[in-house]
This record gives sequence, structure tokens and C-alpha cells, in this order.
Amino acid sequence: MNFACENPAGNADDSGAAQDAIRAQVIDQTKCVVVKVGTRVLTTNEGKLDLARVDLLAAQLARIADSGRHVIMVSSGAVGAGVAKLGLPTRPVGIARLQAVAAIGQADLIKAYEKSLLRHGYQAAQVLLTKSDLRRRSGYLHVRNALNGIHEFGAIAVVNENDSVAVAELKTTFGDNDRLAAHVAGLFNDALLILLTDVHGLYDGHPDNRDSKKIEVVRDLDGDVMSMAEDKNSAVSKGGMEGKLRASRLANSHGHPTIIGPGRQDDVLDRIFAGERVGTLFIPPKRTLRGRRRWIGSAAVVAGSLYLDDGASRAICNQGRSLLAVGIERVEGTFSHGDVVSLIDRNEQEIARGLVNYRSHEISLIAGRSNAEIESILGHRPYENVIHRNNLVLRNLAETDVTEH
Ligand SMILES: Nc1ncnc2c1ncn2[C@@H]1O[C@H](COP(=O)(O)OP(=O)(O)O)[C@@H](O)[C@H]1O
Ligand SMILES: N[C@@H](CCC(=O)OP(=O)(O)O)C(=O)O
Repeated sequence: MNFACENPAGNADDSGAAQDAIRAQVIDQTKCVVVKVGTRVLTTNEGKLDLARVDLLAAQLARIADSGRHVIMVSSGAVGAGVAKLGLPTRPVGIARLQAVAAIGQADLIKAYEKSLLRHGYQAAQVLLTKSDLRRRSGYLHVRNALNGIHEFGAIAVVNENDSVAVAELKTTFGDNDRLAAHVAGLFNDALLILLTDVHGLYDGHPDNRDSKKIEVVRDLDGDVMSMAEDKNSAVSKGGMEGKLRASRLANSHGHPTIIGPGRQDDVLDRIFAGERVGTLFIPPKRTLRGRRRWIGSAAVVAGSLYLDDGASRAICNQGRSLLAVGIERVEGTFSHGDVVSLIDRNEQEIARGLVNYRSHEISLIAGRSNAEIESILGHRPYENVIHRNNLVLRNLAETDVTEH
């Protein structure tokens, strides 16, 4: 999506009228809505799964779906629900116990969504995913097909991490549902990502601090904005505001606007879709990734690295060229034709990612050699370039996933 967020002089326009216009445009252009709700929102003060909250959300999801949009819910809360169901005093520590608790709680979570969504006219479809399901191009397309199929059957997908197999997601700080939701939104065009949490949006300091102010709109999610997240270790949830900002940046890099909003406000989704200034809106930059290049830039697993000389780095970064064997100095990793690799310059910086036309051992043999020599070395030359320009994504365009290296 592209947004008219400048005034006639070409400067960023932050007036109330301009913000309203952007909100209206966002809603107007949205065909797919991915709503992610965190554990904090779904947990009552007594530590139980908040069934009334699930019902309020389900009613609003149904209304959005009634408007013809593809609606996907990404819901945390399995561990929280499991802890409550088993009467445990706190979230368990060991991975195996956490996985068991998540599996037990997930049953309650999906039951709650199923009951509530049915009450509002929609079937619930349980989809348990890990990010590795999205790493291979075939898995990525299968998940998209399944989610499209669920929508065509008139049901609403309720997605969560597949906690009993996704050990990394339960263990690490960044592998969480905020990012999973951004990846799910990345499967579709014209998607809006909504991250619901227990605060009204992004504040310029910790929200407990009385001087902190809520930010209405973010146009450039840079390091200054990232540094506003002041997360404290939590026993309830994992992502924190930093995780939400990383997820917003990932979604923005796909061209998807993101709203971090107050999940405990009873009509939060209705208000967002009425174009009200709810939460913090993150507007994507003008140049974003679409289609297969989106997958290359942010979802695919990186199978290896190619180290480039200065000429090749310049050709890739500044001249929009494909990568030729002659500019490759070194190959790292074992990969096959069709895998995604990192391109590294002489300063050891990742400058791009791309889909290779040759296997790693072949590239080792032809690295530094001209195209004319390739056939005599390999016995064949199926491609002129090692990576075609159309299969290359510059690092500054993509928000890559730090947990997937
Ligand atoms: N600058 C900030 N603005 C808003 N919230 C922040 C900020 N820095 C840290 N936070 C914390 O982020 C929390 C929300 O993230 P998280 O704990 O992951 O919740 P959830 O379970 O909803 O995913 C808030 O409760 C708040 O304490
Ligand atoms: N898959 C886990 C959720 C992990 C997670 O991302 O939690 P949160 O930070 O509350 O969104 C669960 O269902 O408990």
C-alpha cells in the first residue's frame, strides 16, 4: 500500500486531518486483516483465560469478515490458559513442561474461539505454525493456500505457534507471535497487521512513567523509535514492546501498515475500522517488497553466504546488476540450486539476499572466474549469472528475521 502522508510542500504532514486521511486510506485499502492478541489481554486479573474478552474480539472479527475482508486471528494465550487450567502457581521453567502446558491450554483457547466465533456466525479453524513452516518456498505457499481455503469456506483461522514442536519460539525472546503474525500478514497483499496489547500503543518511554506520551503515528521505524521500548522481564508474556516494534518493522517492509493498539478496549477493532485514531499507526515506506522477493528478503532460511569483492558489491548495491561468478571471492555453507544465500561485502556486512542458480560446490569452482570459463570448468553453463537481479533483495529494503540465521 502507498499512503499520501505528505503535505503539498512534500513534508511529512502530522496534522489531525492528515492523520484521519491516512487512517481512512489504510482501512479503505485493507483486504486482509491479521489481528494478533497477546497473553496479557486474554488473561483475567485472577489469571484465567478471559472468555468475555475472547467473545468481544470474536464479535468484532465477525463484523470485519462480514465486510468481505479476509480475517486471520493470531492468538497467544495457550501457556497462560494451561497454567490456569492446571492450577499452577507460575509459568513452568523447563521447555518440556512449557510445551505440555501449552498443548493443554491450546485446547481451551481454541474451544473459546470456536464457541464465540460460532455465536457470531463463523467457524473457527485452528492453525498451528512454526516459522520454519514458512522458510521453504513450498511450505510458505502451502500455508498461504490453507489460509485462503479457510477463508473461502467462510471460516476464520485462529493461528498460534505450534508450541509443542517450536522449541526455539518458547525459548527465545524474539521468536514470538508478534513476528509470526507479521510473517502471516506477509503471505498476503494489502494486509493490515493489528497487534493488540495491554497498553494504548507505543509510548515515548515506559508507559508506567507519567511523563511518557503515546505516539500517534510512526513513519520511519528506525533505531530512535526502537529505543523507546523499555521492556522489563515478564512472567506473563515474552515479546515485549521491542518484539512488537520488530514485528511492525517486518510488516512495514512488506508494505503492510501496522497498528499497535489497546486490546482491553472493548470496541478496539470496531473503532479502528471506523477510521478512529486508536493506538499507534506505523506507515510502511514507499519502496517495499512484494511476492517472491518478500519471501527471499524476510521469510526464507539462509542456507549459506557468498563473499563478494568490491566491484561486485557496488554492482549489486548501486547499479542494480545481477551477481556474476567473477565477483565472488569465497563460499560458505552447503546449499543447492534454488536456495537463498546472504551476500557479504569485504566489511563483513550483509548487503543482500538472493536465490542462487548454482550449487555451493559449483560456485566454489567458478568463484572469481569469467562467464567464458564456466562451461569448461563445470561442463555446462545453465545460467549467465549466479543470482539474477529479480531474485535479489537488498538488505536495506528487507527487515530480515534475526532468529532465522
Ligand atoms: N515504549 C513503550 N510503550 C508502550 N509499552 C511499552 C514500552 N516499553 C515497554 N512496554 C511494555 O510492553 C508491554 C506489552 O508487550 P508484551 O508484554 O509483549 O504484551 P503482550 O502479552 O500483549 O504481547 C506493555 O505492557 C509495556 O509494559
Ligand atoms: N504461543 C504462546 C505465546 C507466546 C507469545 O508470543 O506470547 P505474547 O507475548 O503474550 O504474545 C502461547 O500461546 O502461550
